[in-house]
Amino acid sequence: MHILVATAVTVERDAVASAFSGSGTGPTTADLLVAGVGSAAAAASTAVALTTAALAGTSYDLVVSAGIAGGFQPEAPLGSLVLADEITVADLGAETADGFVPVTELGFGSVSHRPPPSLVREVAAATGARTGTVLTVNTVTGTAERAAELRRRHPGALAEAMEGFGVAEAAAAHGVPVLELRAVSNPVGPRDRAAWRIGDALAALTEAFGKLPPALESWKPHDH
Ligand SMILES: O=C(O)c1cccc(C(=O)CC[C@H]2O[C@@H](n3cnc4c(=O)[nH]cnc43)[C@H](O)[C@@H]2O)c1
Repeated sequence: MHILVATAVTVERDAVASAFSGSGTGPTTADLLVAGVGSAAAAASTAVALTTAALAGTSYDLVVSAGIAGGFQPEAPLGSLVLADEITVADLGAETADGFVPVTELGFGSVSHRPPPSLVREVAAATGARTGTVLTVNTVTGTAERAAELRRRHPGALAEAMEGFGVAEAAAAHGVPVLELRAVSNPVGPRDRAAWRIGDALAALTEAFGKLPPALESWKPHDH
C-alpha cells in the first residue's frame, strides 16, 4: 500500500518518520508531506502531492492527516490517540440570529468526510486510538464557552485540529480514502500554553505509526 501522510509542521513529520525509519521493505510505503498549518494550506499541498503522484503513475491508496490536537475532556486525555470516524469542519457556515448554520444547510458545499469504517476499525484496534469525530477549526479554541458550544453542536467530537478537513477535501477530489490520526497535546478549552504536552503527543504519534502498516495491510477496502 502506498500512503501519503500529511502533517502540518516538521516536528510532526519527524515523529511519523521515526516510526518508519529502519522498518525495512514491507509492502507499505509512506511519503511524508509537511502540508502547512490550517485547512487551506493542507488542502492545497495535499492536492498538489496527489496530482503529482497521479501524473507519475504512482497514485496513493490512502491519505492520512496526522499530528497533534486538542482533546475534549475527559474523553480524550493528554497523550492519548484519536482516530476520526468523521472529519468535520466546525466553522464553515454563517452566523445567524439563531446561531451558527453550516454551509450544507445554506445549500452548498460539504462539512464532513467519513473515513472507511472497516479501516477505522482495523487501525483503532492496532493503535488503541479512541474513535470519534475530529473537528477542523480555523481558530484554536481558547475558552470554556467555545469548547462547550462545539460539544453541543458536535456531541461525538473527541478532538479538534486545523487541517483534517482540508486534507480530506483534497483526497475526496482524487477519490482516495482518508484517515485522520491525532495525538492529544492539550485540552480543548481555556488557553494555557504551559499545559501543552507536545513531546508526549509526538511520542504517542510515533508509537501509533509504528503499528499502522500491519493494520493497513490487513484491511480489505471493500469491507464495510
Ligand atoms: O499558542 C497558541 O495558542 C497557538 C495558537 C495557534 C496555533 C498553535 C499551534 O501550536 C498550532 C496548532 C497545530 O497543532 C494542532 N493543534 C494542536 N492543538 C490544537 C487545538 O487545541 N486546537 C486546534 N488545533 C490544535 C493543529 O492542527 C495545528 O497544526 C498554538
